[in-house]
Amino acid sequence: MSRPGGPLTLEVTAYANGGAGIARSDGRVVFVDGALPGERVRARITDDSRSSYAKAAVEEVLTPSEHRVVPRCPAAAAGAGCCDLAFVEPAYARRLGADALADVLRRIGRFDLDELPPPDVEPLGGASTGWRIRTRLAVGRDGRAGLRGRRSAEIVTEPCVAPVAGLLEQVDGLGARPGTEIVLMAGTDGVRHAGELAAPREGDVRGRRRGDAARRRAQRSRGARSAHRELRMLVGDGSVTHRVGDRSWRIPVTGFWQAHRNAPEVYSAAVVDLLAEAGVAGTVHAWDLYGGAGVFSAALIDAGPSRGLDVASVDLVDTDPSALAAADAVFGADPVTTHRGGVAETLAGLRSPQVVVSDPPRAGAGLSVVDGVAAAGPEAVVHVGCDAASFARDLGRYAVHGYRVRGWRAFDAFPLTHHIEAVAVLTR
Ligand SMILES: C[S@@+](CC[C@H](N)C(=O)[O-])C[C@H]1O[C@@H](n2cnc3c(N)ncnc32)[C@H](O)[C@@H]1O
Repeated sequence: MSRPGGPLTLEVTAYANGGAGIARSDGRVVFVDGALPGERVRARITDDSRSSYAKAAVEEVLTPSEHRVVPRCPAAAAGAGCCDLAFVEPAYARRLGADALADVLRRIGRFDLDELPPPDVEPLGGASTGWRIRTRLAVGRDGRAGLRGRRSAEIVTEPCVAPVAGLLEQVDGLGARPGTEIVLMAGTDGVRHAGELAAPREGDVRGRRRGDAARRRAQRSRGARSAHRELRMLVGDGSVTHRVGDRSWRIPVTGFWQAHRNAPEVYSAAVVDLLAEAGVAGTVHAWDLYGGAGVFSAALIDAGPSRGLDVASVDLVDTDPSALAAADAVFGADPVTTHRGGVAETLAGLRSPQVVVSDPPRAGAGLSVVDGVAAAGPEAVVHVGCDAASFARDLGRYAVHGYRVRGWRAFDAFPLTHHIEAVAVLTR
């Protein structure tokens, strides 16, 4: 391979989970950001630190794919880490996402996809722009707010097309101080909330630099990640209203809520439909793991009966106290018991369920949690994942315990990006 950093001409033959095109140079795989299968590109090596593969970024497209379009997101075009597939036709991006999911289901999950065809990636409804209800912006030394760069700490002030209309309106005039972050969330009532999060303290920054384990811990809970940082509200009172079906939640502006405006409705329906299609019915005790404020608990209780599922009780587990407080406020007399703690540490103390819904963060549930769930012997598990590789790994582990996938779906939950969301139902 030519010297690190030197430009290469590459033929891109495939697409990798993670959004890069795949090419080869001197017998080595090169993951090329910003390139599509079938393209010939000139690329610059951005990471040459491994012997088995290198990473590169497109400098010039010599032969474009017929699916390449004029980039739709000014922020991404200026280097922000937001809409990494803004240069791809959305329908083709969904096909690439489905292929990447199939690839990891085969390689990591060890699924035989001749027996069980992989899911297509379905749109979540609405346009591929104006879907994101929450975002975080960094405030630069000049007081201007923007997204972080994809490959740098640079702050990109060009607008991103993902946020819902009005979310980013006049962000530079909100009074946030240099060095802080602005956290923004819009409710289903159309009200925007924006707060200034003080810069992390020195110790927190050191903690995050310590490595992957520290980073994973820091990522565990959005609420926990922001908890030690002073929040000063700039717009709204910071308690955001989200409505799903007949219920309304109040979620802190720093808390977790699905990013796509349609996601809670669509995923709730998918969870209940998949259980019904797998023939799961009768009176059950359920676990809602990584349950947040309880959107899936509500789906089971409210929509289950029309599909023959009578949810007598739910144990909801999450680490985020603010999410659990929101759940407690919503469920009132409903038979939902919230448990604060890590799923791995909490499972053993819970009554065995017939149905489990599990919706872990990007890193997935992991082998020991899957082992713990399987040991509790539920009749059915609905597993939700926002990272294709960890979703495939977790499902593969359920298979080791005799659970079989009875149905699965995938959603274009983060349009114009390579990310997808997948849901599967498994029974023993
Ligand atoms: C993808 S969100 C899903 C939330 C909820 N199911 C929803 O759709 O709104 C993941 C949730 O897992 C929680 N979480 C992260 N790590 C956890 C852990 N180890 N144990 C329990 N909950 C965890 C986060 O606080 C967050 O609420």
